[in-house]
Amino acid sequence: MTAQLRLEQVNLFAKLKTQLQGYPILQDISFEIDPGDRLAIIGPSGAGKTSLLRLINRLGEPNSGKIFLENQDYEQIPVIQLRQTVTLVLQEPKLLGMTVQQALAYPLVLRGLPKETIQQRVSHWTEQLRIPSDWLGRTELQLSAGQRQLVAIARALVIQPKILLLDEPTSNLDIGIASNLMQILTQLTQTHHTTIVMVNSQLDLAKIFCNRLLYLQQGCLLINQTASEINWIDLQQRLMHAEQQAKDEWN
Ligand SMILES: Nc1ncnc2c1ncn2[C@@H]1O[C@H](COP(=O)(O)OP(=O)(O)OP(=O)(O)O)[C@@H](O)[C@H]1O
Repeated sequence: MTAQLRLEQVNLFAKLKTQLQGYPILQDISFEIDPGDRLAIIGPSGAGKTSLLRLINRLGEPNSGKIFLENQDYEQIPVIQLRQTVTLVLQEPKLLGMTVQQALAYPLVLRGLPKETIQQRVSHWTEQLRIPSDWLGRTELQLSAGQRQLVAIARALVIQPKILLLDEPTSNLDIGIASNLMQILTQLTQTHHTTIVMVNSQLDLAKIFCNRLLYLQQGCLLINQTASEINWIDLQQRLMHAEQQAKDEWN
């Protein structure tokens, strides 16, 4: 089977004015994702998780290495087309002053879809994500951070991307709502075959969600395993140790 997404020896460096080549952010990253995968990306602060999501959404270019979507080189795919297929939801999404209804319809209005189709899609995805109808008239000021996060995920899904990238989607949610969201997203990969790539610092949530996990540390991919191969206790200890090390370096 052709991998849906493939990274080959990707390197990313921070650009510093004073140096020819800045310090490494991502080093020699290679992995593949299949359709319908639920991939968790884990690692201590500063490991390069968000930088990796940004490269996959083409918000940046690697300094070397290649990224392929269904065997097509990223460089050959127009950015707008790529972002319809691979959509990123940022950690603190904004609804830009729109009501929830307007925010959900907006990406479809931009694509010039007929009114009825827009209405159907919005209803479908609010239902799928269990967004109550009384949120539809609210603006972001009338939503909690967690509610905003859920609406941002729905807004990404209305365009029906093949790959959904989520950066810490549960950071503002309490544990009950967060585990509900994990269940909804898992169902989504089964019913709509959407591939989900999620950065998540909470291992217990990654555990209920993922079928594959990447562990990054200091820009290097140290673990790439299926859920059944992972030793969760070792992983927890490794993560705690790396977080502590990062804190000590900071102090
Ligand atoms: N635009 C940038 N310019 C320079 N350095 C950057 C830039 N963006 C990120 N970095 C550096 O790259 C490294 C990785 O950052 P990144 O945000 O990808 O890590 P992360 O694993 O997502 O961290 P966190 O969990 O704290 O969000 C860090 O050392 C960071 O300082």
